[in-house]
Amino acid sequence: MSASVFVVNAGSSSLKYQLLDATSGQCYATGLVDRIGESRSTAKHQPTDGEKIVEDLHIRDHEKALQWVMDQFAKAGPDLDRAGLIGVGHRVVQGGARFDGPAVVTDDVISQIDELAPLAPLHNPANLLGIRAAQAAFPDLPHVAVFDTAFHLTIPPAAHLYAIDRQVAAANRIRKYGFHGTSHSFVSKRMATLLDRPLAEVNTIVLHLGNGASACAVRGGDSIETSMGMTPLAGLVMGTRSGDIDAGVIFHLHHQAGMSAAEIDQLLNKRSGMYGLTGTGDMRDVQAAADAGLAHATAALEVYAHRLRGVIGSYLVHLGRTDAIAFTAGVGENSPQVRADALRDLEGLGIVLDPARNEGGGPDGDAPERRISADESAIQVWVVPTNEELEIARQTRQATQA
Ligand SMILES: Nc1ncnc2c1ncn2[C@@H]1O[C@H](COP(=O)(O)OP(=O)(O)O)[C@@H](O)[C@H]1O
Ligand SMILES: CC(=O)OP(=O)(O)O
Ligand SMILES: [Mg+2]
Repeated sequence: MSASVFVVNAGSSSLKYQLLDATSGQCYATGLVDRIGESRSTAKHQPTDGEKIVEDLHIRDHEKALQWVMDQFAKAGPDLDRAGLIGVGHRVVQGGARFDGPAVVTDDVISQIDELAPLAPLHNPANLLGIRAAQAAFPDLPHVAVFDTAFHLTIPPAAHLYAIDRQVAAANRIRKYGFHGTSHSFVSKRMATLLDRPLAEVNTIVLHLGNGASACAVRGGDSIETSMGMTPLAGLVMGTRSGDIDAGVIFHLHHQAGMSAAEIDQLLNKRSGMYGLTGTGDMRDVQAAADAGLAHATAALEVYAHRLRGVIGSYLVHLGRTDAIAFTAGVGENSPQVRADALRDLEGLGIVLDPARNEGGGPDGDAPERRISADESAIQVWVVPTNEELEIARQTRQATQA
């Protein structure tokens, strides 16, 4: 092992981690502590070369969660003292207009992340809990914050300004920030490599379709437009988030239905999207329900695809010339149906899917990374698995060497 990085992705009640080599990408261990602070937490530690450990126990806070993790490394390996650790990388969701790249964590960086918390109340406080707990666990290593928003700071004002009162917007730092930048950056770079062309010459539409979902138009390595906004609630239909809705719906729910701001927040973030339309946010279950003939599941898939097609069409125009469309994350990588629905009948725009390749039956089989467009398609379509942890590890190495 050499140049390994411990990557932390802390949510409000969960902590995911991975130990991996920043150069080769080889993963040595992964794990997750879920339902932190509840009466029963679930904790899993999986060494790549060893037995998985799963325990149900009460874990009070993020610090206790990381203590559990350190105990598992000591018991089940791999040996952290021999891992050649060079740093700890942290996913931080909101870096505002301030952070355009990774930042070595200092007291000043911590206070700036804290100061940005009003722009991401669900995410930044949790990310800080992860940073503090990891600093306690790894006091001698550099810690690096890698921001979801950083990649999108190249988006021009025409795309990042909202058409509202300038002064109100400025006073409240309201603008489009965009998220999933680590994934969009990783996939767009990989796409250029797969096309065997310099990144600066390649224009790609990246479709990151997981529980959270966003699209990004990347011109020559720069994000020029993305579908999430000031918060990760905007844009595409997601597992439990609505994506774009008329802002007037919020006033209607408040004035006519008597819902509070907190209730509307909860509705749009946790009980909308595929979950709101079908009762499940898991795309596999929605597809199974549609296959079983449930009309509302079929309708939900149509809403999902319709929104996606609108964004793809818009980005084809914004890019002017598009070389490739890349599908990534849980749904993008694993659902031939979503990919087919998103790109149906677009021959006139130079986009032709190969049905067998899409289903995993072409010459590359179901290789996780493969071209799924037909040979005659002017715009190539690919499945490109994302690896946010590897990108965070690379940026951590880059920041600690700078
Ligand atoms: N074979 C599959 N077909 C359709 N959807 C899938 C498949 N495998 C995973 N998914 C979906 O991927 C989503 C999770 O994506 P992921 O990128 O892991 O999410 P997260 O945003 O939590 O990182 C879930 O909705 C899940 O249903
Ligand atoms: C920012 C965001 O939406 O992240 P996730 O997809 O992990 O929920
Ligand atoms: Mg994800």
